[in-house]
Amino acid sequence: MLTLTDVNKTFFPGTVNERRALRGIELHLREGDFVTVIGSNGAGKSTVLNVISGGLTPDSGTVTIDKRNVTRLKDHRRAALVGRVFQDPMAGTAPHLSIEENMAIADKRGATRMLGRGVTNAKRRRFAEELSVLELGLEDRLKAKVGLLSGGQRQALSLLMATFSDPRILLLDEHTAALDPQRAELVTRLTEQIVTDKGLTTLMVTHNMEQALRVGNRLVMMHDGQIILDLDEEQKRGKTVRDLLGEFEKIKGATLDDKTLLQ
Ligand SMILES: Nc1ncnc2c1ncn2[C@@H]1O[C@H](COP(=O)(O)OP(=O)(O)OP(=O)(O)O)[C@@H](O)[C@H]1O
Repeated sequence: MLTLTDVNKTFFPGTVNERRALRGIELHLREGDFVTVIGSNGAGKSTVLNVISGGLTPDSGTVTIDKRNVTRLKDHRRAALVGRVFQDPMAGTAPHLSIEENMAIADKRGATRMLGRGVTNAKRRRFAEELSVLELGLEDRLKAKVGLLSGGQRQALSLLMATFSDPRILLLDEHTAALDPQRAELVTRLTEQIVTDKGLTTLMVTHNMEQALRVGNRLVMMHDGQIILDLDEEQKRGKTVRDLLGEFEKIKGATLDDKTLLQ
């Protein structure tokens, strides 16, 4: 349902700052795939997500969603197809608006109507029902300003809002990295629950290799703009972080310590 074919992206070409961020990326996701993406700093993980969301246009290659070539479709025109949660809990929500106003905006994402944050009683009931899934008590705080929520609560809300309009693809860009371990664990659990309940096709970037092994049905490792390892559910079962580092060393002939990937 999502296919990247020979996708290349170079920043500042022909200058001293030239950086080949993506080199011939080939990636095919089946409906309902939940893929975790790991890789060293600067490997190209965020650039892949940006190419899928439409924030960046590749220099060459194609991106198709449901067989539709969206390579040159701008991000706002892809909004109904792609949901995204960023690392920064501040990024996905508007702090000065209430929970229900934020949800009303998310509800209209990708629609042709004007954006609006008007909330009818019927909507309010639906929002409360959706929020109750999070088990954070937010359904009783619909009128609270989002800026007053904790980082974990905001990320949980961002996650819910990103999946509101049933996007074809959900992109998670280190969305638990800025949270303390307990809240990161909570948001990871909610992610698994929402992705499973809605059957969402998902790409999740993480620096946490243990999480990458545990979550989802497939694991992709990137390095220097390329996909260097792609493990299916069976191949990743029983693997440890040490095994992953070993695979990396074998493939790249490089030695790497835990920190490089985990940072
Ligand atoms: N907008 C940009 N302008 C210039 N160079 C960029 C831009 N975005 C990314 N790059 C460069 O492209 C390469 C890949 O970056 P990218 O952010 O995709 O890596 P990443 O795997 O997400 O890294 P990290 O784990 O550090 O976030 C890096 O060398 C980065 O400096």
